Amino acid sequence: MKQVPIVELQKVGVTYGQGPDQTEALVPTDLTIAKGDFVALVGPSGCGKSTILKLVSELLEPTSGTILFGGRELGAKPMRVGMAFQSASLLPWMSVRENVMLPLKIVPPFKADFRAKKGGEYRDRVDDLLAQVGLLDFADKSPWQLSGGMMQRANLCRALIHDPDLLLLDEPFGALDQFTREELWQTLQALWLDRGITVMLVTHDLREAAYLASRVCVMSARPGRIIEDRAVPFARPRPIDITFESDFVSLVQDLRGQIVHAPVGRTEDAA
Ligand SMILES: Nc1ncnc2c1ncn2[C@@H]1O[C@H](COP(=O)(O)OP(=O)(O)OP(=O)(O)O)[C@@H](O)[C@H]1O
Repeated sequence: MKQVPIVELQKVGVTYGQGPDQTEALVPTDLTIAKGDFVALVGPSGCGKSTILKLVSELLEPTSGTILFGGRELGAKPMRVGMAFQSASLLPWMSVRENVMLPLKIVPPFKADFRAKKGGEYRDRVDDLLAQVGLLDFADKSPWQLSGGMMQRANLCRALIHDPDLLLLDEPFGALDQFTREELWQTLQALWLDRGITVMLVTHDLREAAYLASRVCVMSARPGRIIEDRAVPFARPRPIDITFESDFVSLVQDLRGQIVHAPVGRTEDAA
């Protein structure tokens, strides 16, 4: 039986603003995300990558076209989304454990029985996840006592603790140095392999996209649309050394070429 996609954009277009101030961000574009996918969105600055994340997280309604969640338009059962951005934005007055536990306090169905479980089961759940990313010894620390890489590990944990249907990542490692960034890639890959999560990653780092994703979607210049949906063939788990191999380097160069020469989104403009 064919699996119903988690999210499907059908000819979705977005124009911000009205009248002379309007900005056409996306021209009608299609995108399908299946359960367990790891999709990276790449493209020139301002092409509409974050706009697509806002659409699938239901923070923004499309100007045209349809978005299906689990095969339905705005289904009766809302999709559970986890998000992480470049700035970890952990709450400074809470410990790392309390920060990670936060979604369980506010997101249904966990919210309802949080009180009953908060001393036991939920704490174990948080500590298991912190252990998986190597942060358990820092669970009682304050965010300001962590390095940048540790903060992003905690940020990933907070985005995942409520078992989201879809994990949305917008440049989550953009502010980290290269070594720390590569460590985080391996952590995220391990979480993806272990938990079978579905991920959409927006990144400017093409090595990051090629290392982490199962599909890389390349966007045209604004107004954006997806001009290529490329499967990444490398077996998992991917060691970091794969990034020096010729097939990997060729893929990254190819993606770079497509972005540098990316046409504008409207096909009549591109012709
Ligand atoms: N709320 C808004 N109001 C008006 N224009 C907007 C708004 N949000 C985004 N835009 C415009 O829509 C276009 C797409 O923006 P978006 O942030 O989705 O691009 P992006 O590909 O994520 O950019 P970057 O790679 O630089 O982060 C840009 O031209 C941007 O200026």
